[in-house]
Amino acid sequence: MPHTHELFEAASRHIPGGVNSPVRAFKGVGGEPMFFKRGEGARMISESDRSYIDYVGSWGPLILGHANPKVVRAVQETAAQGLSFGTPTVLETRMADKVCDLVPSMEMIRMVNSGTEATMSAIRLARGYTGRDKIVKFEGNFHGHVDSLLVKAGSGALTFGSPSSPGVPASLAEHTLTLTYNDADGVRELFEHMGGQIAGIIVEPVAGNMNCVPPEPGFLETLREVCDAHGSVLIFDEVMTGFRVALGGAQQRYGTTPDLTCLGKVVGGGMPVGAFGGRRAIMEQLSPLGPVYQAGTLAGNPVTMAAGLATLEQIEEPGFHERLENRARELAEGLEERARAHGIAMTTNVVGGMLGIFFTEDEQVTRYHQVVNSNLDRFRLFFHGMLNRGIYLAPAPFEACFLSSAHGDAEIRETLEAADATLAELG
Ligand SMILES: N[C@H](C=O)CCC(=O)O
Repeated sequence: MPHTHELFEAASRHIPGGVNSPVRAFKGVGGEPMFFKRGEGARMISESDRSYIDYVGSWGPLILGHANPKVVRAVQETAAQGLSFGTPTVLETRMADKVCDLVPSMEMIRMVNSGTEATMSAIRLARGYTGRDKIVKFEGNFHGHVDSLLVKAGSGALTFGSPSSPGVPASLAEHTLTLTYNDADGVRELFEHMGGQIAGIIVEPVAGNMNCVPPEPGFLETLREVCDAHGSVLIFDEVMTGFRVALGGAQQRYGTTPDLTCLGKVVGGGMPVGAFGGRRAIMEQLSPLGPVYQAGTLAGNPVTMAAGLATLEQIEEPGFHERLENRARELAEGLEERARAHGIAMTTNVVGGMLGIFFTEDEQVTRYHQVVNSNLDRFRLFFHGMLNRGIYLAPAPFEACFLSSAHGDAEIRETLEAADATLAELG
């Protein structure tokens, strides 16, 4: 059986850092990344044949757990008919109808291949529609590795100490205005001065790339208000929250309607995917109807559509999201209780099937500075203690934990036992 260290060395020969996406490296927690070969429900099996309870879920898409039988069957049957045609397919129409039905603010939709493509295209569309260049984003929000949006970003960019990436031309970055997430006053103030120049606001309605930070009451409403008042486009990046925090996403949960929505992750059922859509008047500016160009050879790929549809059909079942959130709350409460018992300061945030764990004295975490000032050393120790006990958390301190419908009583119990032993060590 190959040793993980040898696998990592082999991977590192031709892959920068041995990984195809930086957060997979264990740089944020120390050590070397693990290699997995199989997933079953809530568990993943490593190359060294050890089973782990997985709270990463491929960074969000696997809301039904690993290798969900209906999703796997849909993929197999569709792949057997051909992998890609580069023509319209009926599956794309079915997907468009389904998403627009579940997310009513999306009157039209275009499929792409990643969340990054979705946010990049939505930004271009907002600029093309308004004829303005400036966009507003929030510090610690992450919208993929789009040039204009790799400014004060969250996720791996924050973990690795380069929230504003070299390689983004200053002349481009100067059009990105960055504000503090959940600071409604800051948003109003900026729009009073510059509203007429701002093409749009892009926001993660729940900040899942600075762990898991929900919007404060009134914050999303303020974004809607200023965009309406100044003719700017409100873009919700629901790549993480779409179909996860409610069937209709964060916009349904919090009751604020964006002009454009970006999707990814769950909508592809574990296959590479992205999508953006929204108000018809804006979407009709897209080529071939309008002048804003956007394209993709493999966009709307049939195998991806089949996996996504098989996923959406299952999560539509009444009570699905309530059950998922109850599980996440059970876990969060259990963690806090055990932390208290061992004298460790810990706060959790739960939104739907997303869970954020913060080692902090603060009773509530709602702001960026609280996230980055939480005790990251303690997180690292907690991460490794849990890993040693068979629990795979995100190997990066600013990433949320994701639960799936496959996480049952046994998994929660095992996770809490591991947490108890780990927190006892830390205490
Ligand atoms: N938080 C990131 C995306 O949502 C994690 C995935 C990645 O960067 O590979």
